[in-house]
Amino acid sequence: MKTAIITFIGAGNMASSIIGGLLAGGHDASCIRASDPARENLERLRQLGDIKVYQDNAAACAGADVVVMAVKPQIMATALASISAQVAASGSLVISIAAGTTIATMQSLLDNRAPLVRCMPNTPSLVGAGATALYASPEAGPQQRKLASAILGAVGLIQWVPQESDLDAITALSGSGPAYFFLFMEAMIEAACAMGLSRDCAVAMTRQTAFGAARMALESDVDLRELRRRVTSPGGTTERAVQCFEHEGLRDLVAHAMAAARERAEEMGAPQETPDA
Ligand SMILES: NC(=O)C1=CN([C@@H]2O[C@H](COP(=O)(O)OP(=O)(O)OC[C@H]3O[C@@H](n4cnc5c(N)ncnc54)[C@H](OP(=O)(O)O)[C@@H]3O)[C@@H](O)[C@H]2O)C=CC1
Ligand SMILES: O=C(O)[C@@H]1CCC=N1
Repeated sequence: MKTAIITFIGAGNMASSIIGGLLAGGHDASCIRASDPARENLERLRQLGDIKVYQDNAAACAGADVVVMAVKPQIMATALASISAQVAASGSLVISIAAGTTIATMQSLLDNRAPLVRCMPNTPSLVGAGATALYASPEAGPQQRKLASAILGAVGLIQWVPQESDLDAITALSGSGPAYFFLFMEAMIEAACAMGLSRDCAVAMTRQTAFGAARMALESDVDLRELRRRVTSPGGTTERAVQCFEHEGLRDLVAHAMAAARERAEEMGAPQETPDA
């Protein structure tokens, strides 16, 4: 597996996160390729390791075991058109990380019943702490599912989901999720600064608190509610703050925001036109 030839189409944030994780996990750098029209994006990726870079998508796919589509959903049609012949010739497994874009859409753009894996990772893959959900087209066999598991499993937790539509909910949960936590942390830092703490102090204490809470959530043998109860002394400060969150509708707000994210993923899954050759 560590010598499988893996080509990334698109050298942006997510390609960088997954490649960083693969390299940290010992994947042979010379077997990792990335293709992107922008030379500066490729140069940024080369700072992660001695990977091969291309500005020609088809050339990057020659002989690849796996092609990871890491472009924005809006340009998926153009990007798939640029590699379809090469992918068919090499028999590569195509894995898409794009939000929304469905397997049916990708198969129609590849112009065959290609085996495909659609997945939804997240940016913590960069530090080996990703959470990725995967769904395979019926054409993908056990070996191809195993390969996809190995690649995304190298950068964090993986979870196969039983139906493709689950990926839209996963996008709203763990795909976008890191941004929700960062936003909450930003808000805590702003509030702490408004209370007179220095920014450096507020940032350091907020980061460590988030890290500590996440570690406890992962490692403790009790559930989140019990962990929260243990912080909340009766009649104390946490109780006052939590009452404020509950009375002002935090849960409804979170549900509303996640529904909006899922709806956007569904919109992005609407069929795309095949670009003119
Ligand atoms: N960011 C995230 O947290 C997550 C993103 N995703 C999905 O990952 C995908 C990529 O997102 P992200 O990495 O954030 O986006 P980025 O914009 O950072 O990366 C996309 C890259 O593709 C390049 N590109 C544009 N056109 C082409 C082309 N024709 N061929 C090859 N490369 C091209 C872009 O270049 P240029 O910038 O010059 O246009 C850019 O470098 C999206 O589909 C998104 O839905 C999934 C999970 C989480
Ligand atoms: O915001 C987006 O559309 C992508 C998908 C999940 C995270 N980032």
